[in-house]
Amino acid sequence: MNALAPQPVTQDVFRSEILRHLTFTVGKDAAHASVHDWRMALSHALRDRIVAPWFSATRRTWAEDRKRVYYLSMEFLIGRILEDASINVGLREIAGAALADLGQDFASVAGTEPDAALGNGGLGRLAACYMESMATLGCPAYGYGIRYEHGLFRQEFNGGHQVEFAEDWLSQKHPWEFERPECAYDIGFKGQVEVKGGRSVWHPGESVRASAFDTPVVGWAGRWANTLRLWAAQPTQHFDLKRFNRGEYTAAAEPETLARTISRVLYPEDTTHEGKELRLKQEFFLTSAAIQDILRRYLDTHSDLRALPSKVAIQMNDTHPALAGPELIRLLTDAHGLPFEEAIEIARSCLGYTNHTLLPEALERWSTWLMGNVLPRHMQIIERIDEDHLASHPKRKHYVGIVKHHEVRMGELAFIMSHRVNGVSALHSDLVKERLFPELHALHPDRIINQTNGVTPRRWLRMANPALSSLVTNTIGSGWEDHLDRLRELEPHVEDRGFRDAFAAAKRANKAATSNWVAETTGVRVDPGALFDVQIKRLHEYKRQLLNILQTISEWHEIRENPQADFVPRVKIFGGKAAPGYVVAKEIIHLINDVAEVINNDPAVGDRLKVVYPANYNVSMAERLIPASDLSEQISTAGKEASGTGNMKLALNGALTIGTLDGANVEIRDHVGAENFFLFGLTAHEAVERRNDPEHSRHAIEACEALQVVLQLLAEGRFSPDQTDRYLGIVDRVWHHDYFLVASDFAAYRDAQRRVDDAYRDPDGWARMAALNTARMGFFSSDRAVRGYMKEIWKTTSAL
Ligand SMILES: CCc1ccc([C@H](C)CC(=O)N[C@@H]2O[C@H](CO)[C@@H](O)[C@H](O)[C@H]2O)cc1
Repeated sequence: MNALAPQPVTQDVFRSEILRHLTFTVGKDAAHASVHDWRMALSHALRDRIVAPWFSATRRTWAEDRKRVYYLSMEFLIGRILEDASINVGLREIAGAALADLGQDFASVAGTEPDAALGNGGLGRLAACYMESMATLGCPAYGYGIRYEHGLFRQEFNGGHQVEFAEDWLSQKHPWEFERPECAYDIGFKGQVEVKGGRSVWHPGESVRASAFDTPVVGWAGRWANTLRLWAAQPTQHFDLKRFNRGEYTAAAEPETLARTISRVLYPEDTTHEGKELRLKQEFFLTSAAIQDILRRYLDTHSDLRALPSKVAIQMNDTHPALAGPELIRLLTDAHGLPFEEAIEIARSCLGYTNHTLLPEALERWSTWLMGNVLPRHMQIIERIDEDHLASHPKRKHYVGIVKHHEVRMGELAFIMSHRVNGVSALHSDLVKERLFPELHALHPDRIINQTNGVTPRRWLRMANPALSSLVTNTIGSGWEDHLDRLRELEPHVEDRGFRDAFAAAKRANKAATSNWVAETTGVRVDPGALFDVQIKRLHEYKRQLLNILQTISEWHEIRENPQADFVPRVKIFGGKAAPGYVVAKEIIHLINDVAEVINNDPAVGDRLKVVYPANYNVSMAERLIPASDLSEQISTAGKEASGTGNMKLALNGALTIGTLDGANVEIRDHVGAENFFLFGLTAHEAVERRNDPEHSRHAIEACEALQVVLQLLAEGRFSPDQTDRYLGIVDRVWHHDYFLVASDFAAYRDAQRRVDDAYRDPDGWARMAALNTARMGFFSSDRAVRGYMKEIWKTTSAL
């Protein structure tokens, strides 16, 4: 009798398990338990149900000596775990009923869980979706990351300004992790390298201990579970009691404080490489702990390191873990005595590198001074890798090295150290070849491939949108959750008026619920019948929230000029954080809030136009807003958004996209049909062309009276009566420094919004287009994406 095999779950059984944990794990009497206590008890009861698939997955992987995937990422934007886990183990309904029996409401209990906000945006959330898909597909895998004490900052608005506060997810006990103190590694920094007996020996000047915390990641239907191993930094030497007794309290605690700094906080930048020493230390901390753990696990049952690539696939989530190459070579040569030539081949065959951005300011380049100082041995190895690569390509025409101008270019290092490099959408992968690594692509023409991003349909449809999920299941049966292509079976039903009405009703119900939430959180009353026009993503000039708010001002002006006209009522919903140091992005946030203030209090406009910007956009807020969205704003300057994943989540939930031919918008439009997508704007290549005209923005402004009016209103302080010159900077940038082509795309965007209005005037026609979007989004499941990685990069197969 397998003790682990959980007894069949009935409501009664599960209720008693919750009560047992409340009593014995939380130590609370039901009569005095807080909603937080109930969450702890429920979390533990659910976690118990994940241990069995977790253990059997681990045992099978060992027993069958299966190849493992290691996903190295500085970010995992997980969000809340409780409800997602309950759905994946098939206990969502039973948990809800059992809690109700105990006088508790599932939503309010689950709603007390803090988001695990261990990421900035797209890259971090993709890592979380991929972890869940790898478990759903039965792909043996580990995620390696950092257990930041403080995730992405909490955003508040003060007078329309973004203000940041430390996020504190660990201030409450985190029920989903298992501490693994026995799994710890020393991570060295600085010091010297000595050559002894022909071998290099690194003597670090300082070190910290990386200690593991494991979180099980269970897949759909609880068939398999993988491990997310997050490293926490701890001091290597213990608390200095002598100093403490000498009254040197802070000095005594210093080693602890210093060590913990490494995993204290997530860097909130998502597009600018700061080049800070602490960030480099964080990246090496993660990478070295991961590589040491990978080699330890391999050598537990294997002796020949030459066969490592047959059992180990390591994916680098952007360049942030790119030291994985040099660190693997260091351990294979310095610790295990392999010759450099063999070590580099073994490493390359294990490693894959995913690029997520073309923005020059986001590409990591560390000064050779800093790299040589913090990681002297790795700097040597990087130079050796460079020599080796140059030597193996004598005939090269251009310089294709890693070290240039006293900088270590981490993109080139990751490229040269990987057997596969991929972009995250078809357009982006082409631009990676053309614009980012043209020389290296010429030298290694088959190394760059594409793996278009995807999102998990479990969290982003099944969990976030129960209204639409049950309509889908009632229409085509269940099973679509892990075979998303089956959504295609909805298409014939779209011809049925009843289905379209049911589809629209589900959306309408979500909008009504979200209207109440908007009123509660922002104080702004919105009409659920209005068109919910949503732009939710990090604040960045290339994502062009500015274009959106300028068009909104134009809309407002139109309404005031033609109060009798029949406008389609709209609610403009914004959500997104700016990196704390990103001044221009913060100015745009201030502008959006100032415009909202004027429009929302303008009697001449009333309910015809509202602007809401709830503070602290995060995974949980996305889960609330996406099911209630009618229009998905994907309006980045073409060639700048590598893929986007919000675009996929919104279209999957029946929102129509207004967007440029950028990133994955191109493929979304191909799949849902051009007639079900509101396209506008310059293409990626036209954008480059347009910049060749130094007066491109002045020409565009002079050609568009509506834009002239908007810029005039801004310049005269119409939205900042208390500081009329507040937005002169923005006006000047649109006129003279419009690198992201806001002016050039304004007229086309405005026309596209007109087409949106026209379409929305026909609710049944809109419902048809929206339903066809949902029906045709199967391709954008992260299961399809992960299968691509398994087949074309990791060369692994499912154990299921
Ligand atoms: C060094 C600072 C830093 C930190 C994070 C990043 C990330 C690569 C930024 C990011 O999240 N990129 C987004 O990745 C998503 C997942 O592939 C894509 O869908 C988005 O288009 C891309 O902007 C760049 C630079």
